[in-house]
Amino acid sequence: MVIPALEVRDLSVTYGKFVALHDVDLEVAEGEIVALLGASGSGKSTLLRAIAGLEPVAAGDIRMHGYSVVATPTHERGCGMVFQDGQLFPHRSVGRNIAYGLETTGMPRAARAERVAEMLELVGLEGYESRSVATLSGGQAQRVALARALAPAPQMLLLDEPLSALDRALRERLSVELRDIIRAAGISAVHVTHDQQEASAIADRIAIMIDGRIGQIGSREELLGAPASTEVRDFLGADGRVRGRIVAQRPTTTQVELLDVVTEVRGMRGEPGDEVSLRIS
Ligand SMILES: Nc1ncnc2c1ncn2[C@@H]1O[C@H](COP(=O)(O)OP(=O)(O)OP(=O)(O)O)[C@@H](O)[C@H]1O
Repeated sequence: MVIPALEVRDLSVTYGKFVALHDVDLEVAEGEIVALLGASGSGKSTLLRAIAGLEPVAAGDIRMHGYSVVATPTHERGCGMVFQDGQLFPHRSVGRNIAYGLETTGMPRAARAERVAEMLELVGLEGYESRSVATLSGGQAQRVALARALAPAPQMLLLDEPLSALDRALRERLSVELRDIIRAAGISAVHVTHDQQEASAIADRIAIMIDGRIGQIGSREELLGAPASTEVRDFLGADGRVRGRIVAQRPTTTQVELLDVVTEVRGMRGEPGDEVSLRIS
C-alpha cells in the first residue's frame, strides 16, 4: 500500500459555534500538488492552517506520511509555508532570510551557505545573497519566501495565496515557475488560491471548497467535464468570465473590447494576423 504524504480525515474546525470546516477528507500523494480553490470564506485558509498546526482541530485526523500530527506542534510538523505577502524579515539580507530555518538546526555555517546558494539557484536568484529585501520586486520577494520555506527540506509545502499580491501577467509567469520549482524540489504541496487559472497552472488536482466542505476534487478537465453539483459548476463558470475593456459608452449600449480571447470559428478563411469582425450571440 502506498502511504500518502498527507491524509485529512473527517476534519472539523470550529470558531465558537461557527463550523468553518465540516468533515473534510483530502489526500495528497507523494510529490503531488493540490490546489484548494474556492470563494472567499469557503474555508481554504482554515484547512491550510489546520494542516500546519496553526488552527486547533475540533474532530478528525491529519496524517503526514502515515503518522497522525494532530497533537504535534507546528514547528515539529515539518511544513514549509509561503504567504501572500512573503513576510520576509525586513532587516535580514536575502541570504539570511533563506538561512533562517537552518540557523536553529545547528547546521554549520559553511553547509548553511551552500544550502542558501542551492536554494537561490533553484528559484533563479543566483548572486542575490547580500541584497536587502527592501530592494526586491514583488515577484523576487515571493521567490525568496519560497526559497526560505524549502531550505530546511520540509515534508510538505503549504502555500497561502502566494501570488495574489502580484499583477496578472507576473502571476501567470510565476505560476509556471512555481510549479517547476516545486517539482524540482520533489515535494508535496497544498496551494490555496481563489484564481482558477493559477490553480490549473500549478496543481495536479484541484479541490473546490464550498462552505467549509470539499465539493469535488479532480483535474480541471474532470471538474469542468463533470461537475459534481450545481455549486461546483457555478463556481467554475463564474470564474470563467471573459475579461474586457470599455471602449465607448453610447446612450443605450456599451462597447467592450474583449481581452485574451481565442476562439474556434467555422466557415472562415484567412491568414494569421488578418483583422476580422465577429458577432457574439
Ligand atoms: N479566527 C476566526 N474566528 C472566527 N471565524 C473565523 C476565523 N478565521 C476564519 N473564520 C471564518 O471561517 C470561514 C472560513 O475562513 P477562511 O479564512 O478559511 O476562508 P478562505 O476560503 O480562506 O477565504 P479568503 O479567500 O477570503 O481568504 C469564514 O467564514 C471566516 O469568517
